[in-house]
Amino acid sequence: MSGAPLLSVENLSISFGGLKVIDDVSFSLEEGGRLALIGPNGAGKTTIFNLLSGVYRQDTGHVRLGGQLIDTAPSRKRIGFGMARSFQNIRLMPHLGVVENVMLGQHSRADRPGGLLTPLSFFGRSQARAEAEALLEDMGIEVVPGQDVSTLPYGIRKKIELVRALAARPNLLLLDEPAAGLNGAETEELMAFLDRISASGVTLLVVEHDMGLVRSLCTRAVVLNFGRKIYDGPTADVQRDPLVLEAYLGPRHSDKSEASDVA
Ligand SMILES: Nc1ncnc2c1ncn2[C@@H]1O[C@H](COP(=O)(O)OP(=O)(O)OP(=O)(O)O)[C@@H](O)[C@H]1O
Repeated sequence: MSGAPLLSVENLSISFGGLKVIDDVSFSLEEGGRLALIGPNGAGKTTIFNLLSGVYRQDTGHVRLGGQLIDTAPSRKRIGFGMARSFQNIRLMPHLGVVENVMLGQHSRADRPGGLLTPLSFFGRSQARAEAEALLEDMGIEVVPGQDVSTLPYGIRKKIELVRALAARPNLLLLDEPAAGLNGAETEELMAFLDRISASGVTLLVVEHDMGLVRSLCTRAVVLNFGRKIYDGPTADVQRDPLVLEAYLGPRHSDKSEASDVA
């Protein structure tokens, strides 16, 4: 592991209609790390993801990935640089099979110049299929040939979406509320699945409201409130931090020693 962080967010700010939605936010994430980005509704978490993935362009500040400035690169290029993202709502192609959906994730890889614009040869296609099947097997997902993803349970589709993101061979995976819509058993399974992804060397940045998942998956948390960073430290201490308590519960309650409804 090199000394430099994998992801460096430096003094990012963006305004919409005169309202500063992200205000001078900085944090870094070391290679192989697992960082939670949390905060009350409207704090700016999704906006940070949109800035990191190139959906929005910041007014000021910089984003570095592996030491390289990426903040003028379009979204697809950022995937090629090693950043992948999963969305809160599943975005699989419903009438394609599992393997075909995972193959879609291979197209923006750095080793696929031209990406979607370059049709694969027959050999390239069968190699891509074999890689997708191997990745699914590695991640413990059983594939029934000919089955459309739309027929699968929500929890499985969520995992397939993550495998599709992994097909781009990212160093950094941005997870936007991965446990949203999952029941307790599915959330447990997802945690084990994310552990496996992390063990394979992928660095995780996770927006999540489920504090149980945040605590068991991430060692460190950055907390936003009204677009500003108010905490950057161990996940174990976040629910005792006075500024965090005030952000979630209001000033009257911030003298409590701990809150269970943070995040
Ligand atoms: N494109 C946009 N135009 C105008 N305002 C925006 C835009 N995107 C985000 N915002 C505003 O920025 C603020 C932060 O929104 P954001 O979705 O990033 O918060 P969040 O922390 O992800 O919230 P939640 O937990 O509810 O998903 C909100 O006030 C939102 O209305």
